[in-house]
Amino acid sequence: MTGYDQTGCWAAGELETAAAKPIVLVAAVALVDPDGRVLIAKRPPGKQMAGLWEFPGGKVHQGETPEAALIRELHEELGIDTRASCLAPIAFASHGYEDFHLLMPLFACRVWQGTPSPKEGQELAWVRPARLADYPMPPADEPLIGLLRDLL
Ligand SMILES: Nc1nc2c([nH]c(=O)n2[C@H]2C[C@H](O)[C@@H](COP(=O)(O)OP(=O)(O)OP(=O)(O)O)O2)c(=O)[nH]1
Repeated sequence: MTGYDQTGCWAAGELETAAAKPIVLVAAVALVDPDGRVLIAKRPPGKQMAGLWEFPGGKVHQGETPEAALIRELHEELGIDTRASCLAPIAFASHGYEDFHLLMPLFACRVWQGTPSPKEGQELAWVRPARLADYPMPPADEPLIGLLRDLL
């Protein structure tokens, strides 16, 4: 070894690098309000990872761009409208779940029309980036929490 001790990422061991599982593309967004708070939603009972908090978004359909998927999901899930030009790419998650590998671009959005409201019965919370760690999120999201604290 040169340079660094065997700590941190090296000590964590080798992660999967072969794409043995399907890669699922999910677009997600950090909606940021004028006070700098971020909207998260609780995954409802009955779904995989129920009870964990997530960024709004969902699977990108065949023939859709991540931006178009988000515009659709924001309308369906929260009843708000935004535009691709209001979605700024800021980070991504790449995480191996048991059945699939999640690839999730994360956008930031500060401009939309309407008031976010839970159209699918989900619980919503506006949270300061520094407090996101208080809300249990899927393992894929964990590396994003510190990033958002620094970026937003
Ligand atoms: N929207 C969103 N999904 C996330 C996050 N983190 C994370 O691991 N995911 C996972 C959970 C799901 O497996 C997948 C999102 O897919 P989805 O919301 O369209 O699908 P779902 O599992 O809720 O249900 P379905 O539409 O397939 O019935 O991505 C996140 O922060 N936001």
